[in-house]
Amino acid sequence: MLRFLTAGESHGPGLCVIVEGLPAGLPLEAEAIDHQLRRRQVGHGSGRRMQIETDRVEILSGVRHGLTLGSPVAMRIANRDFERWRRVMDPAPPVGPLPTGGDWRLRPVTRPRPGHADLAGALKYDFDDVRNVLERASARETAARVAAGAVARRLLESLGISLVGHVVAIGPVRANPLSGGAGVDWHSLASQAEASPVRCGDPLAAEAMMRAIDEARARGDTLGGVLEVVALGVMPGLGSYVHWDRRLDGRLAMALMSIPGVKGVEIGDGFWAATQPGSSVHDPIAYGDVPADQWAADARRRGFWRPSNRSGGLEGGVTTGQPVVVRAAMKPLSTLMQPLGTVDLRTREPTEAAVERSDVCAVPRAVVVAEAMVAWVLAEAVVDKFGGDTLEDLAGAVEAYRRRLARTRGPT
Ligand SMILES: Cc1cc2nc3c(=O)[nH]c(=O)nc-3n(C[C@H](O)[C@H](O)[C@H](O)COP(=O)(O)O)c2cc1C
Ligand SMILES: C=C(O[C@@H]1CC(C(=O)O)=C[C@@H](OP(=O)(O)O)[C@H]1O)C(=O)O
Repeated sequence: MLRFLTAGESHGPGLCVIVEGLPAGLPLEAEAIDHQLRRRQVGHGSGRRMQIETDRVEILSGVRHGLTLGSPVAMRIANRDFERWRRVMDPAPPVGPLPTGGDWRLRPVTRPRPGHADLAGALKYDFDDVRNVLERASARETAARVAAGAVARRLLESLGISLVGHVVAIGPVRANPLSGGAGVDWHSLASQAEASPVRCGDPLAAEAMMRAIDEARARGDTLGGVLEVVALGVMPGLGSYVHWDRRLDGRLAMALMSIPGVKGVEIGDGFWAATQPGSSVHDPIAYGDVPADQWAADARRRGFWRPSNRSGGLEGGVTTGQPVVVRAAMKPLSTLMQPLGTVDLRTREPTEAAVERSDVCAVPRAVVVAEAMVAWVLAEAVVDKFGGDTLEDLAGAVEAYRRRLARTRGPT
């Protein structure tokens, strides 16, 4: 079983993540993780915090001379901003009362922001200072998830599975529809998206998205959007229809929905499919030469395949061997420079919500978080299905499965 835990507050000393259940012998270097951490930090619409941080991972355990040992991999990412917040966020008890004047950071936050976890968290944990909530509710935590996802990605890559992600919409601006159908060149779409400041592979839409973000910033407002993640080279048979919590569609939905700000998840044609008759939604089954973007069991690449991929590579909670296509809808960020009305926790008087330094739109950065979560769920499913204490055992089990599919489902 593969699992991970994260810890850390946004302005505390740093974030930690422990990844447990990896096979021994997986090549893993900090640079591969740092690459994903850097990607998570860039995107038009980011606030000033991303200029302060330079996220780098320190691997504390579970890896020796670049190879995993099978023991838990513990990693730490420092918060550079902690230097400014040391007095506010110091885990040690203060010596004497904290001064309340002067540094604004020391003042309790008592005006909960609608849309963030502020009020719900303060009620739940009985806090008078919303800082105790927002520090952990902050999406700063997603840096730790990206580190765990980068490890998962390494495992998947060693089995020929890769992931790409891109922005489909920001606010009302949508990219030219590119998803769903088979035959999309995902790698070139992703490299175009990667070169775009909003991580969108459609250059015209990307321009309009940047304008929309700039306009929202000028108005003191924020924007959400839709992102898409595609996993390529996924073998059929991951997940299962036999029990609700083994369905891979459900596990992917939970992983994506858990990203702060995500309010909707689609698999394949998702909500659009609900508006169409079955005859134009399901993917007919073919047999013969399998296109390169789909998984084929035998060396000659003959087998079952689909000319379309409206299912997003999942039927009955099980992968079909087609690209896995998932989308997440992110709401606009809750911290507004032109704040909404709220009520002060202490006085109960109506007032305006607290204003903190904030991103204007985080959808381009959330793409990297979503890739990490999808990588994690797929790696979990791979480890569940194929097991193995070493990478060699795991790869051997995948190879045996491939041979079994070729033997029993290959050319007749
Ligand atoms: C990468 C990323 C960056 C974010 N940055 C901000 C931000 O700067 N300001 C903000 O108010 N919310 C930000 N959010 C969203 C909040 O964390 C989120 O709105 C909050 O947790 C409440 O969302 P929920 O109702 O989905 O939990 C960000 C989310 C992500 C994924
Ligand atoms: C720190 C990150 O994102 C933060 C997520 C966030 C929120 O409310 O979720 C609020 C902002 O934090 P700050 O108030 O320190 O500027 C973002 O910068 C990060 O992604 O690493």
